[in-house]
Amino acid sequence: MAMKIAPSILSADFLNLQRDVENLEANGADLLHVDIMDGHFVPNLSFGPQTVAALRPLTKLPLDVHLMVDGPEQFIETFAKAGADTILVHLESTPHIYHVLQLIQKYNVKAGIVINPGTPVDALKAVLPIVQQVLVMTVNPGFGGQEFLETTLSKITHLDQLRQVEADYDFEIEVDGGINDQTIKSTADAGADIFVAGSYVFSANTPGQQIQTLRNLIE
Ligand SMILES: O=C(CO)[C@H](O)[C@H](O)COP(=O)(O)O
Ligand SMILES: [Fe+2]
Repeated sequence: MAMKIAPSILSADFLNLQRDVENLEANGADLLHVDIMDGHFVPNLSFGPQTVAALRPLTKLPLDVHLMVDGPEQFIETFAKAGADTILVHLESTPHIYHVLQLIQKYNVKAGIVINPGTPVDALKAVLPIVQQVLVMTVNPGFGGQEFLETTLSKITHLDQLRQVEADYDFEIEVDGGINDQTIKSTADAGADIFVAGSYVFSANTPGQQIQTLRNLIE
């Protein structure tokens, strides 16, 4: 599978979001990762659907919308109509996860499931046949700039093994949190295909070079 770099705009300059997004698109980003936080599911606030809608006409890049909200079912229609290409929901955020994933697909949007560092892959069994992406959080959700958790690597390996033996599994494996030039290779070796990176990409004035450095380490 082609490796994809997905810069997270959580670390962009919010007053110059258009400039930053155009820069990412011109410099090799494959997806734009948009972190939505509600101050309940995670102890932080970030963007809402208006930001997704504002980004939509600015870029051809697929918008990878990571919902860190309680009760995601009430927001699916809004984010789908705002222009999300993938909507990722946390298993831990709702008792109705199967329904939410079906709802996402009803809007012709790719459905992604997300697990926190403390949630095992076994808990995903019932939904793996109906998702297009599985996002393994490699930090506790809520903030950019945290340290990568090594214990999450075995979950990536487990998911990669499962999709090789189960004919009805057809999902990409995504990693999010603490991805940088020191950590990306271990996640790629474990089987990840989509790499979210926020603080690393924006830590230099040249996001394009940071993206290229990450790509060179995994291709
Ligand atoms: O979902 C997230 C945090 O909950 C972000 O996507 C993630 O943290 C990216 O930031 P960084 O690369 O700086 O860790
Ligand atoms: Fe994220």
